[in-house]
Amino acid sequence: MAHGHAPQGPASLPGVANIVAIGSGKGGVGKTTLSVNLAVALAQLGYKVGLLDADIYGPNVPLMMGSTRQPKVLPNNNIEPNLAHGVKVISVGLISPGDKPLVMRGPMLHQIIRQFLQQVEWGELDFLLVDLPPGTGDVVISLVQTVPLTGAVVVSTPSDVSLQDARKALEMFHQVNVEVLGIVENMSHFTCPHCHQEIDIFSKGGAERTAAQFNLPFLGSVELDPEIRRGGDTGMPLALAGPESPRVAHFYSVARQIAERAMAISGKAENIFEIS
Ligand SMILES: Nc1ncnc2c1ncn2[C@@H]1O[C@H](COP(=O)(O)OP(=O)(O)OP(=O)(O)O)[C@@H](O)[C@H]1O
Repeated sequence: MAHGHAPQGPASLPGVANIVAIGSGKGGVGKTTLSVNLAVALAQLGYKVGLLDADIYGPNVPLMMGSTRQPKVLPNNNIEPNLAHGVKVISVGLISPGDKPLVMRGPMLHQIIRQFLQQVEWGELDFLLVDLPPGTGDVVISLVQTVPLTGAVVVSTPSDVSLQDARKALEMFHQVNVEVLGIVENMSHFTCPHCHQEIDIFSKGGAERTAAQFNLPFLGSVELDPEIRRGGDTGMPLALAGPESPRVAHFYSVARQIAERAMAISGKAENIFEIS
């Protein structure tokens, strides 16, 4: 039998029920902020959660999760992910810390994504969230060539510029046959702490309209909140306030919807086949 040349198709990761990518098209719209807060929210809701920082060129997950120590290499050469706020975390930023930019060619990038999926001891996970880099490129292709994705979430601010790139991200997921679970609007509006009036900074509602145009679920909006930024900069995601806190109700609502949709697609949920 011929060996060594068989094309390797995507293979699911044993023990990992759902893999959900979070993308945006445009950079700086809060994709990583959403990823860390959703990971924490899902963990607080009782799910087993992993977070893979696939933003190879600008890995911000370690800072935002407050976990910067080098992960342990196990005797079998596999990597043990760091545990932060109940979430298993892996990032290039943990392996090559500091401010040096990582210069990489395509094949190396593909290799890193594969390693992060297959050589990290994720164990049993309900959800592995993958924080994608901005743009519509190589990382997604490496990802879909390596593992079957349950679906993707697209984050956008309501500005036309951000939405234009979000549409490209939607098109890209379509091209690689990844189902989009829905769109989230970040930095939707700002509530003035003094007069309590809503200030419409990026033209609220744009992401919801785009979702309707594409016949996709709108998962909700997250407002511009200095506490969210502070949480990111201090490694204490605001979602740690818990499911009962009104200030982070938006994160929990989005997290619950993603969980439901992902489990409905994969059929992997403890109670999905329950007969009542
Ligand atoms: N809803 C929000 N309220 C306040 N600040 C926010 C909010 N969302 C994101 N930010 C802040 O905006 C900045 C950019 O966010 P973030 O790094 O999450 O974006 P990104 O889309 O992942 O960027 P990139 O993909 O280019 O790395 C961060 O400083 C973050 O704390």
